[in-house]
Amino acid sequence: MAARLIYLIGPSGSGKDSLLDAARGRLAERGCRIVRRVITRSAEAVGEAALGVSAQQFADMEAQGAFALSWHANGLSYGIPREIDDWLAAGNDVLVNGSRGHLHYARERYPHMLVVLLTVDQAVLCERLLARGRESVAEIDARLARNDRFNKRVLADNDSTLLVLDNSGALENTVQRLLASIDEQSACA
Ligand SMILES: Nc1ncnc2c1ncn2[C@@H]1O[C@H](COP(=O)(O)OP(=O)(O)O)[C@@H](O)[C@H]1O
Ligand SMILES: O=P(O)(O)OC[C@H]1O[C@H](OP(=O)(O)OP(=O)(O)O)[C@H](O)[C@@H]1O
Repeated sequence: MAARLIYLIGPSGSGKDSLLDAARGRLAERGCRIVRRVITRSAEAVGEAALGVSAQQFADMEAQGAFALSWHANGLSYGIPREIDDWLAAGNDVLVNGSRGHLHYARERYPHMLVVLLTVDQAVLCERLLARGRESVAEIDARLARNDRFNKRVLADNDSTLLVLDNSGALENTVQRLLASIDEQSACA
């Protein structure tokens, strides 16, 4: 079976990084690799262990073709290193922390990718973003507004290849459902 790109999307604060961290070992057992993103966010920022670069460094990397996918959102630039294409070619599934805004372009480049949308109740999301303490209240408000717009758009597409996982409950339940879906899709392929 051909290796697949698994494109994880969902609002900032829905738990994408937490899910990746909690599932990391069990994904590795399945031969699924998780790519480390390049982000124009300071390396000290709380949260994801991404490679932090300056805006100029990011632009240089982008111009040199260092990214398989890249996008700009929330005042930041995000890049998915090109090495994911080597991993896919070698037969490894690859999970990326993606963007809903970039979904269309990602699908054009990886037509067979599995899209996993992580959702969470908007009130719970607001509490989690405040508790995480990474963004200012104004930035959190902007993310919540973006989340609302994008979720409506992605869900309105009524896409049967989209896997929706609600992460309003315990994280381990979400991990179990993600792994079960990946295993099920592998069995069907
Ligand atoms: N199922 C869950 N239950 C409770 N808290 C969670 C859950 N999933 C994530 N969180 C918390 O919510 C916050 C945002 O999660 P994070 O993984 O940083 O989200 P994202 O990567 O989507 O922005 C973090 O403080 C994290 O600990
Ligand atoms: O188009 P969207 O779906 O809104 O996504 C835009 C970006 O926002 C999220 O990152 P963010 O900087 O908020 O941090 P996170 O990755 O920890 O959520 C997400 O991972 C995307 O990179």
